[in-house]
Amino acid sequence: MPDAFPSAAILGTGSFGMALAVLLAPKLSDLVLIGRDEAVVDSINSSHRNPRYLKEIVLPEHVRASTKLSDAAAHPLVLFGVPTAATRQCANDLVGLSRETVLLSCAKGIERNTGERMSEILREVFPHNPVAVVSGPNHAEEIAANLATCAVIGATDEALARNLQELFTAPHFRSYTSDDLAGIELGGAIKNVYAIAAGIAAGLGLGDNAIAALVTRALAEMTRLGVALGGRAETFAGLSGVGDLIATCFSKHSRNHRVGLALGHGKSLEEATTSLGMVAEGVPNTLSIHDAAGKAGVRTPIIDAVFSILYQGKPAAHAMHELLSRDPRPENT
Ligand SMILES: NC(=O)C1=CN([C@@H]2O[C@H](COP(=O)(O)OP(=O)(O)OC[C@H]3O[C@@H](n4cnc5c(N)ncnc54)[C@H](OP(=O)(O)O)[C@@H]3O)[C@@H](O)[C@H]2O)C=CC1
Ligand SMILES: O=C(CO)COP(=O)(O)O
Repeated sequence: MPDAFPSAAILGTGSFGMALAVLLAPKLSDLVLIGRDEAVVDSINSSHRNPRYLKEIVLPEHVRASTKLSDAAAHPLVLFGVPTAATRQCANDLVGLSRETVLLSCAKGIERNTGERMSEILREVFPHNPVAVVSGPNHAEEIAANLATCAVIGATDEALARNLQELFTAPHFRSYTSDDLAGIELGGAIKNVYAIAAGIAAGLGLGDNAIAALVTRALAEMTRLGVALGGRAETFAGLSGVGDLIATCFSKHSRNHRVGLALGHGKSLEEATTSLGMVAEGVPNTLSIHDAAGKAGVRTPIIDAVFSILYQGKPAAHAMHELLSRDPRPENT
Protein backbone atom coordinates (compact mmCIF):
# COMPACT_ATOMS: atom_id res chain seq x y z
CA MET A 1 0.00 0.00 0.00
CA PRO A 2 1.46 3.46 -0.86
CA ASP A 3 2.29 5.77 2.05
CA ALA A 4 -0.58 8.13 2.88
CA PHE A 5 1.95 10.92 3.36
CA PRO A 6 4.96 10.73 1.04
CA SER A 7 5.76 14.38 1.77
CA ALA A 8 4.77 17.20 4.13
CA ALA A 9 5.16 20.87 4.97
CA ILE A 10 5.80 22.14 8.49
CA LEU A 11 4.81 25.73 9.31
CA GLY A 12 7.27 27.19 11.79
CA THR A 13 11.06 26.96 11.85
CA GLY A 14 11.21 27.20 15.65
CA SER A 15 12.05 24.53 18.21
CA PHE A 16 9.09 22.30 17.55
CA GLY A 17 9.24 22.69 13.76
CA MET A 18 12.85 21.52 13.93
CA ALA A 19 12.01 18.57 16.21
CA LEU A 20 9.14 17.49 13.96
CA ALA A 21 11.47 17.66 10.96
CA VAL A 22 14.01 15.38 12.67
CA LEU A 23 11.28 12.93 13.67
CA LEU A 24 9.41 12.76 10.37
CA ALA A 25 12.17 13.22 7.78
CA PRO A 26 13.17 9.52 7.67
CA LYS A 27 9.59 8.66 6.62
CA LEU A 28 9.15 11.34 3.96
CA SER A 29 10.78 11.75 0.56
CA ASP A 30 10.25 15.51 0.67
CA LEU A 31 9.85 17.76 3.70
CA VAL A 32 9.74 21.55 3.67
CA LEU A 33 9.98 23.79 6.73
CA ILE A 34 8.22 27.08 6.12
CA GLY A 35 9.37 30.09 8.17
CA ARG A 36 9.32 33.85 8.08
CA ASP A 37 12.99 34.48 8.90
CA GLU A 38 15.06 34.49 5.71
CA ALA A 39 18.34 34.00 7.55
CA VAL A 40 17.00 30.83 9.19
CA VAL A 41 15.60 29.53 5.89
CA ASP A 42 18.86 30.25 4.04
CA SER A 43 20.89 28.56 6.73
CA ILE A 44 18.74 25.41 6.69
CA ASN A 45 19.06 25.24 2.90
CA SER A 46 22.80 25.84 2.84
CA SER A 47 24.09 24.13 6.01
CA HIS A 48 21.08 22.08 7.27
CA ARG A 49 21.28 23.98 10.54
CA ASN A 50 18.98 26.50 12.21
CA PRO A 51 21.02 29.37 13.69
CA ARG A 52 18.27 30.35 16.19
CA TYR A 53 16.53 27.22 17.44
CA LEU A 54 18.10 23.86 18.33
CA LYS A 55 21.33 25.16 16.82
CA GLU A 56 23.27 21.95 17.37
CA ILE A 57 20.89 19.84 15.25
CA VAL A 58 21.91 18.94 11.70
CA LEU A 59 18.82 18.23 9.62
CA PRO A 60 18.79 15.44 7.02
CA GLU A 61 19.83 16.61 3.54
CA HIS A 62 16.41 16.24 1.95
CA VAL A 63 14.78 18.67 4.44
CA ARG A 64 14.39 22.01 2.68
CA ALA A 65 13.18 25.37 3.95
CA SER A 66 11.18 28.16 2.37
CA THR A 67 9.69 31.52 3.26
CA LYS A 68 6.78 30.97 0.86
CA LEU A 69 3.60 29.72 2.52
CA SER A 70 2.34 28.77 -0.93
CA ASP A 71 4.98 25.98 -1.00
CA ALA A 72 2.78 24.08 1.45
CA ALA A 73 0.16 23.52 -1.25
CA ALA A 74 2.31 20.86 -2.95
CA HIS A 75 2.01 18.47 0.01
CA PRO A 76 -0.76 16.15 1.28
CA LEU A 77 0.01 17.05 4.90
CA VAL A 78 0.58 20.46 6.50
CA LEU A 79 1.70 20.60 10.14
CA PHE A 80 1.01 23.79 12.09
CA GLY A 81 4.08 24.30 14.32
CA VAL A 82 3.76 28.04 14.91
CA PRO A 83 2.59 29.47 18.26
CA THR A 84 -1.14 29.51 18.87
CA ALA A 85 -1.25 33.31 18.52
CA ALA A 86 -0.02 32.94 14.91
CA THR A 87 -2.14 29.97 13.84
CA ARG A 88 -5.21 31.82 12.52
CA GLN A 89 -3.12 34.29 10.52
CA CYS A 90 -0.99 31.52 9.01
CA ALA A 91 -4.14 29.57 8.13
CA ASN A 92 -5.73 32.64 6.52
CA ASP A 93 -2.57 33.26 4.49
CA LEU A 94 -2.36 29.65 3.36
CA VAL A 95 -4.06 29.67 0.00
CA GLY A 96 -4.22 27.11 -2.81
CA LEU A 97 -4.62 23.96 -0.70
CA SER A 98 -6.61 21.07 -2.13
CA ARG A 99 -9.59 19.87 -0.10
CA GLU A 100 -7.73 16.63 0.60
CA THR A 101 -4.76 18.27 2.31
CA VAL A 102 -4.61 17.07 5.91
CA LEU A 103 -4.02 19.82 8.49
CA LEU A 104 -2.30 18.73 11.70
CA SER A 105 -2.21 21.13 14.64
CA CYS A 106 0.88 20.72 16.85
CA ALA A 107 0.52 23.91 18.92
CA LYS A 108 -0.56 24.01 22.56
CA GLY A 109 -2.99 26.72 23.52
CA ILE A 110 -6.38 28.28 22.87
CA GLU A 111 -7.01 31.52 21.03
CA ARG A 112 -6.96 34.68 23.14
CA ASN A 113 -10.12 36.45 21.96
CA THR A 114 -12.34 33.55 21.00
CA GLY A 115 -11.19 30.78 23.36
CA GLU A 116 -11.18 28.47 20.35
CA ARG A 117 -8.95 25.45 20.08
CA MET A 118 -6.52 25.32 17.14
CA SER A 119 -8.47 22.53 15.42
CA GLU A 120 -11.60 24.69 15.63
CA ILE A 121 -9.76 27.56 13.94
CA LEU A 122 -8.45 25.26 11.20
CA ARG A 123 -11.96 23.87 10.62
CA GLU A 124 -13.33 27.40 10.35
CA VAL A 125 -10.73 28.48 7.80
CA PHE A 126 -10.69 25.16 5.90
CA PRO A 127 -14.21 23.74 6.31
CA HIS A 128 -13.63 20.96 3.74
CA ASN A 129 -10.21 19.70 4.89
CA PRO A 130 -9.45 16.88 7.31
CA VAL A 131 -8.10 18.27 10.59
CA ALA A 132 -6.17 16.39 13.28
CA VAL A 133 -4.06 17.21 16.35
CA VAL A 134 -1.00 15.76 18.04
CA SER A 135 0.09 16.28 21.63
CA GLY A 136 1.90 14.65 24.55
CA PRO A 137 5.10 14.86 26.60
CA ASN A 138 7.14 16.04 23.63
CA HIS A 139 9.98 18.41 24.48
CA ALA A 140 11.54 19.48 21.19
CA GLU A 141 15.09 19.17 22.55
CA GLU A 142 14.57 15.48 23.38
CA ILE A 143 12.70 14.54 20.20
CA ALA A 144 15.44 16.18 18.13
CA ALA A 145 18.00 14.10 20.05
CA ASN A 146 16.07 10.90 19.23
CA LEU A 147 15.20 10.30 22.88
CA ALA A 148 12.16 8.07 23.33
CA THR A 149 8.65 9.34 23.98
CA CYS A 150 4.97 8.88 23.10
CA ALA A 151 2.24 11.12 21.72
CA VAL A 152 -1.47 10.95 21.05
CA ILE A 153 -2.94 11.70 17.63
CA GLY A 154 -6.47 13.12 17.69
CA ALA A 155 -8.73 12.65 14.67
CA THR A 156 -12.39 11.81 14.30
CA ASP A 157 -11.75 9.85 11.09
CA GLU A 158 -10.26 6.49 12.13
CA ALA A 159 -8.40 5.90 8.87
CA LEU A 160 -6.77 9.33 9.12
CA ALA A 161 -5.83 8.69 12.75
CA ARG A 162 -4.17 5.39 11.74
CA ASN A 163 -2.28 7.00 8.83
CA LEU A 164 -0.92 9.71 11.12
CA GLN A 165 -0.13 7.12 13.77
CA GLU A 166 1.92 5.24 11.19
CA LEU A 167 3.77 8.44 10.28
CA PHE A 168 4.42 9.24 13.97
CA THR A 169 5.90 5.81 14.66
CA ALA A 170 9.65 5.36 14.95
CA PRO A 171 11.93 3.08 16.99
CA HIS A 172 12.02 5.77 19.69
CA PHE A 173 8.54 7.23 19.14
CA ARG A 174 5.22 5.54 19.87
CA SER A 175 1.89 7.13 19.14
CA TYR A 176 -1.66 6.36 20.19
CA THR A 177 -4.95 7.46 18.63
CA SER A 178 -8.03 9.11 20.09
CA ASP A 179 -11.13 10.86 18.77
CA ASP A 180 -11.23 13.33 21.71
CA LEU A 181 -9.68 16.36 20.01
CA ALA A 182 -11.07 18.72 22.65
CA GLY A 183 -9.54 16.75 25.52
CA ILE A 184 -6.18 16.44 23.79
CA GLU A 185 -5.94 20.12 22.90
CA LEU A 186 -7.22 21.37 26.25
CA GLY A 187 -4.73 19.24 28.19
CA GLY A 188 -1.85 20.60 26.09
CA ALA A 189 -3.06 24.17 26.54
CA ILE A 190 -3.92 24.15 30.25
CA LYS A 191 -0.76 22.36 31.43
CA ASN A 192 1.31 25.35 30.30
CA VAL A 193 -0.23 27.45 33.09
CA TYR A 194 0.59 24.79 35.69
CA ALA A 195 4.16 24.53 34.42
CA ILE A 196 4.49 28.23 35.23
CA ALA A 197 2.97 27.56 38.68
CA ALA A 198 5.40 24.69 39.35
CA GLY A 199 8.30 26.88 38.25
CA ILE A 200 7.15 29.66 40.60
CA ALA A 201 6.93 27.18 43.49
CA ALA A 202 10.45 25.91 42.75
CA GLY A 203 11.74 29.49 42.44
CA LEU A 204 10.24 30.36 45.82
CA GLY A 205 12.18 27.48 47.32
CA LEU A 206 9.19 25.29 48.13
CA GLY A 207 10.07 21.62 48.54
CA ASP A 208 9.32 18.49 46.52
CA ASN A 209 6.26 17.74 48.68
CA ALA A 210 4.72 21.11 47.88
CA ILE A 211 5.35 20.81 44.15
CA ALA A 212 3.95 17.27 44.03
CA ALA A 213 0.85 18.51 45.86
CA LEU A 214 0.52 21.48 43.50
CA VAL A 215 0.79 19.32 40.37
CA THR A 216 -1.68 16.78 41.75
CA ARG A 217 -4.23 19.46 42.48
CA ALA A 218 -3.47 20.95 39.05
CA LEU A 219 -4.47 17.65 37.43
CA ALA A 220 -7.79 17.71 39.31
CA GLU A 221 -8.33 21.31 38.21
CA MET A 222 -7.32 20.60 34.59
CA THR A 223 -9.77 17.70 34.45
CA ARG A 224 -12.61 19.75 35.97
CA LEU A 225 -12.05 22.62 33.55
CA GLY A 226 -11.27 20.44 30.53
CA VAL A 227 -14.45 18.41 30.97
CA ALA A 228 -16.50 21.61 31.28
CA LEU A 229 -14.94 22.83 28.02
CA GLY A 230 -15.79 19.65 26.13
CA GLY A 231 -13.00 17.11 26.76
CA ARG A 232 -13.45 13.62 28.21
CA ALA A 233 -12.16 12.98 31.74
CA GLU A 234 -10.07 9.95 30.73
CA THR A 235 -8.14 12.01 28.18
CA PHE A 236 -6.72 14.17 30.99
CA ALA A 237 -5.39 11.00 32.60
CA GLY A 238 -3.52 10.26 29.36
CA LEU A 239 -0.42 11.44 27.49
CA SER A 240 -1.77 14.87 26.55
CA GLY A 241 -3.01 15.48 30.10
CA VAL A 242 -1.03 14.13 33.03
CA GLY A 243 1.79 12.99 30.69
CA ASP A 244 2.51 16.47 29.40
CA LEU A 245 1.77 18.00 32.81
CA ILE A 246 4.58 15.96 34.36
CA ALA A 247 6.94 16.65 31.43
CA THR A 248 6.54 20.40 31.66
CA CYS A 249 6.17 20.85 35.42
CA PHE A 250 9.42 18.99 36.15
CA SER A 251 11.65 19.54 33.12
CA LYS A 252 14.55 21.90 32.66
CA HIS A 253 13.53 22.07 28.98
CA SER A 254 10.13 23.62 29.67
CA ARG A 255 10.04 27.28 28.73
CA ASN A 256 6.89 27.74 30.82
CA HIS A 257 8.63 26.24 33.84
CA ARG A 258 11.59 28.54 33.26
CA VAL A 259 9.32 31.60 33.16
CA GLY A 260 7.80 30.47 36.48
CA LEU A 261 11.22 29.89 38.00
CA ALA A 262 12.29 33.44 37.07
CA LEU A 263 9.08 34.86 38.56
CA GLY A 264 9.65 32.85 41.74
CA HIS A 265 13.15 34.34 41.89
CA GLY A 266 11.57 37.80 41.86
CA LYS A 267 12.01 38.72 38.18
CA SER A 268 9.26 40.65 36.39
CA LEU A 269 7.17 38.94 33.70
CA GLU A 270 8.92 41.04 31.07
CA GLU A 271 12.37 40.01 32.31
CA ALA A 272 11.29 36.37 32.50
CA THR A 273 9.95 36.24 28.93
CA THR A 274 12.54 38.45 27.22
CA SER A 275 15.46 36.34 28.38
CA LEU A 276 13.72 33.20 27.05
CA GLY A 277 13.81 34.14 23.34
CA MET A 278 11.18 31.49 22.58
CA VAL A 279 7.45 31.21 23.05
CA ALA A 280 6.07 30.30 26.50
CA GLU A 281 2.44 29.56 25.64
CA GLY A 282 1.43 29.65 29.29
CA VAL A 283 1.90 33.42 29.38
CA PRO A 284 -0.82 34.37 26.84
CA ASN A 285 -2.77 31.23 27.74
CA THR A 286 -3.07 32.23 31.38
CA LEU A 287 -5.27 35.05 30.05
CA SER A 288 -7.27 32.95 27.61
CA ILE A 289 -7.72 29.98 29.95
CA HIS A 290 -8.57 32.20 32.92
CA ASP A 291 -11.25 33.80 30.70
CA ALA A 292 -12.56 30.43 29.54
CA ALA A 293 -12.78 29.14 33.12
CA GLY A 294 -14.66 32.27 34.19
CA LYS A 295 -17.14 31.93 31.32
CA ALA A 296 -17.65 28.23 32.09
CA GLY A 297 -18.11 29.00 35.82
CA VAL A 298 -15.41 26.51 36.83
CA ARG A 299 -13.46 26.92 40.07
CA THR A 300 -9.74 27.15 39.17
CA PRO A 301 -7.72 28.40 42.16
CA ILE A 302 -4.31 27.54 40.67
CA ILE A 303 -5.01 29.25 37.34
CA ASP A 304 -6.40 32.23 39.29
CA ALA A 305 -3.20 32.39 41.35
CA VAL A 306 -0.98 32.37 38.24
CA PHE A 307 -3.23 35.02 36.66
CA SER A 308 -2.90 37.24 39.73
CA ILE A 309 0.91 36.93 39.70
CA LEU A 310 1.33 37.49 35.95
CA TYR A 311 -1.33 40.12 35.33
CA GLN A 312 -2.36 41.71 38.62
CA GLY A 313 1.05 42.28 40.17
CA LYS A 314 0.45 40.00 43.16
CA PRO A 315 3.72 38.87 44.76
CA ALA A 316 4.30 35.16 44.03
CA ALA A 317 4.81 34.24 47.69
CA HIS A 318 1.56 35.95 48.64
CA ALA A 319 -0.41 34.12 45.92
CA MET A 320 1.06 30.76 46.97
CA HIS A 321 0.20 31.48 50.61
CA GLU A 322 -3.40 32.29 49.60
CA LEU A 323 -3.65 28.99 47.71
CA LEU A 324 -2.70 27.09 50.86
CA SER A 325 -4.96 29.03 53.19
CA ARG A 326 -8.26 28.60 51.32
CA ASP A 327 -11.21 27.01 53.10
CA PRO A 328 -10.68 23.28 53.74
CA ARG A 329 -12.64 20.90 51.45
CA PRO A 330 -12.90 17.18 50.61
CA GLU A 331 -10.28 15.99 48.09
CA ASN A 332 -12.59 14.80 45.35
CA THR A 333 -14.61 17.91 44.72
N1 LIG B 1 9.17 23.37 21.96
C1 LIG B 1 8.52 22.28 22.37
O1 LIG B 1 9.09 21.44 23.08
C2 LIG B 1 7.11 22.05 21.96
C3 LIG B 1 6.33 23.07 21.48
N2 LIG B 1 5.02 22.82 21.14
C4 LIG B 1 4.17 23.89 20.68
O2 LIG B 1 4.57 24.28 19.37
C5 LIG B 1 4.23 25.67 19.17
C6 LIG B 1 5.47 26.37 18.66
O3 LIG B 1 6.42 26.33 19.69
P1 LIG B 1 7.99 26.35 19.47
O4 LIG B 1 8.39 25.90 18.12
O5 LIG B 1 8.58 25.65 20.62
O6 LIG B 1 8.27 27.92 19.62
P2 LIG B 1 9.62 28.71 19.29
O7 LIG B 1 9.54 29.98 20.03
O8 LIG B 1 10.79 27.84 19.46
O9 LIG B 1 9.45 29.00 17.70
C7 LIG B 1 8.32 29.66 17.21
C8 LIG B 1 8.34 29.64 15.70
O10 LIG B 1 7.13 30.22 15.20
C9 LIG B 1 7.44 31.36 14.42
N3 LIG B 1 6.46 32.41 14.60
C10 LIG B 1 6.20 33.11 15.73
N4 LIG B 1 5.23 34.00 15.51
C11 LIG B 1 4.89 33.87 14.21
C12 LIG B 1 3.95 34.53 13.38
N5 LIG B 1 3.17 35.49 13.87
N6 LIG B 1 3.85 34.13 12.09
C13 LIG B 1 4.64 33.17 11.61
N7 LIG B 1 5.55 32.50 12.34
C14 LIG B 1 5.67 32.86 13.63
C15 LIG B 1 8.81 31.82 14.91
O11 LIG B 1 9.41 32.60 13.91
P3 LIG B 1 10.57 33.65 14.28
O12 LIG B 1 11.75 32.82 14.64
O13 LIG B 1 10.76 34.42 13.03
O14 LIG B 1 10.06 34.46 15.45
C16 LIG B 1 9.47 30.45 15.11
O15 LIG B 1 9.84 29.89 13.87
C17 LIG B 1 3.75 26.18 20.53
O16 LIG B 1 2.33 26.20 20.54
C18 LIG B 1 4.26 25.16 21.52
O17 LIG B 1 3.44 25.04 22.68
C19 LIG B 1 4.48 21.57 21.21
C20 LIG B 1 5.22 20.53 21.67
C21 LIG B 1 6.58 20.69 22.12
O1 LIG C 1 4.84 21.19 25.43
C1 LIG C 1 5.99 20.98 25.66
C2 LIG C 1 6.52 19.61 25.93
O2 LIG C 1 5.55 18.64 25.75
C3 LIG C 1 6.95 22.10 25.72
O3 LIG C 1 6.74 22.81 26.89
P1 LIG C 1 7.26 24.30 27.04
O4 LIG C 1 6.52 25.09 25.99
O5 LIG C 1 6.95 24.68 28.42
O6 LIG C 1 8.74 24.26 26.74
